[in-house]
Amino acid sequence: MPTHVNLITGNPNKLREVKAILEAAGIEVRSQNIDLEEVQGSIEEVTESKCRRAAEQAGGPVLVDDTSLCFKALGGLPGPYIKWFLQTLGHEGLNNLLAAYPDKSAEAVATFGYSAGPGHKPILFQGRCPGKIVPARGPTDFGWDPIFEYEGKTFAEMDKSEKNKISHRSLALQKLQDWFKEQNKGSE
Ligand SMILES: O=c1[nH]c(=O)c2ncn([C@@H]3O[C@H](COP(=O)(O)OP(=O)(O)OP(=O)(O)O)[C@@H](O)[C@H]3O)c2[nH]1
Ligand SMILES: [Mg+2]
Repeated sequence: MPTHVNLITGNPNKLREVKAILEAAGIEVRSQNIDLEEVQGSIEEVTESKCRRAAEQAGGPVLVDDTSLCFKALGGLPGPYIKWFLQTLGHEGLNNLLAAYPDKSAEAVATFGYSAGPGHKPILFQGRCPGKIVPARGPTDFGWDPIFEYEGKTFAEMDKSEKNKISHRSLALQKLQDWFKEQNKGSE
């Protein structure tokens, strides 16, 4: 296990969740807010490119998190473009996108990219949480949390610790930790 990671993000809510999950496992989370250009493409292509740029700009090992929200009826869109859809349409507009479809199911997808430094190929760790899109319920302090329902509650209605146990982000970070452990075994 490394003693710390350097999470490159401009999103304080992500940083809070990643800290809560990883610091409980003894990994210190440092962070730099570097504005990274984000390309278009598949979820994996977007995260890999973001991670490469982050490593180049930070000049060392980095961790990035790119988060997607995928609507089943829309073939996985908005996917990695959810940030712009959310900013432009808001919670109500995102619900309206699905008005024509009976299927409101969706997946929250966290894709973390870890790079050992500039020029090193990013390794991806993905967590997917199934849910459905509903009219907003609960506090509005983090993104689309109020419109994503998982087992009867929106993410926004959950305690932070409850969300962190089952979320897309915690599933992805579990895979990252398993990989760190495997790496350690190899170097013992
Ligand atoms: O309700 C939410 N619950 C979550 O668990 C969650 N994780 C991310 N988001 C939002 O989804 C978009 C992803 O875009 P994104 O991955 O590019 O993030 P970002 O640009 O905010 O930060 P970063 O790219 O600097 O790390 C942004 O609008 C984020 O606010 C979430 N909303
Ligand atoms: Mg971003």
